Amino acid sequence: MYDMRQAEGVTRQEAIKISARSVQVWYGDKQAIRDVDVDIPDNTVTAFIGPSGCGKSTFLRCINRMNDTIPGARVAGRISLDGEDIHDRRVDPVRLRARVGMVFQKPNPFPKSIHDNVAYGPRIHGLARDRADLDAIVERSLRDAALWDEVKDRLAEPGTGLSGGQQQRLCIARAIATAPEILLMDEPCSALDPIATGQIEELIDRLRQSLAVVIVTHSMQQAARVSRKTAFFHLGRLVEYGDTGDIFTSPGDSRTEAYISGRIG
Ligand SMILES: Nc1ncnc2c1ncn2[C@@H]1O[C@H](COP(=O)(O)OP(=O)(O)OP(=O)(O)O)[C@@H](O)[C@H]1O
Repeated sequence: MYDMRQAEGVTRQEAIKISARSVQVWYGDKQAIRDVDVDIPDNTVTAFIGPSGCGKSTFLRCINRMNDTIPGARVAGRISLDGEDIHDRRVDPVRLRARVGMVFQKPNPFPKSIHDNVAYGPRIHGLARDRADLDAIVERSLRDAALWDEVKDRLAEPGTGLSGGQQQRLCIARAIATAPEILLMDEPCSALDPIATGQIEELIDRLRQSLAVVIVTHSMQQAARVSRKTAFFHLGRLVEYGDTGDIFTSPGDSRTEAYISGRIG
């Protein structure tokens, strides 16, 4: 029998969240990204892989306009979020970054309490009606980041006092507290041990059920474990993009093949 829910599930999974066309980025005179076209689906983990310096982080930062904050950086081309141009004059970059959250390589909690780290975004964006509502957002975000049970009795203690893996989950809780539609993760596990890495990877799989995740990683094993789509960058260009299984088992481009077999990078 025709299963409508199944068909809807497939359609929803394939909905395009971010669409980039002819994206270029320069730092001063030096071009770091050339002619990148890519469609990033919703409710999916997309991995960006490639040798050091190929532009993965630079392109990731285009998606929430973080490059705007780097002196000398210039971005051209079109990037749309749900069809809306993120460079349109009416788009407020601060509001955009609440919709497109980011987690960095090194956990970077604010020098504030665990509670206030998570409450920060909802506070500045006016997302809580009152104190009880704010506390509920903090609890939900910490639960969704799989950290609540470990910190519920010490919410007033500094976030910087947590272990590295806990700090990274705190940063994820902080990022998801504004209910973003996309979460950008720039090598989120590179400073973590294998156990903490496993916890973050499990979390990524859960988070993608409610948002799109884009992860930059140097670990091909990690890309293969967590992502459904993979984009391979080389010298500022997006060389190949497709289903992760296909990229790893039958890459179409010799540069991708050389990278995944360890001959470049
Ligand atoms: N703030 C900056 N100012 C000037 N040049 C930059 C800046 N950030 C990156 N670059 C340059 O842009 C290019 C792409 O860098 P980017 O960090 O995006 O690459 P990456 O693939 O993420 O590298 P890695 O894997 O080493 O993190 C590199 O040549 C880098 O030196």
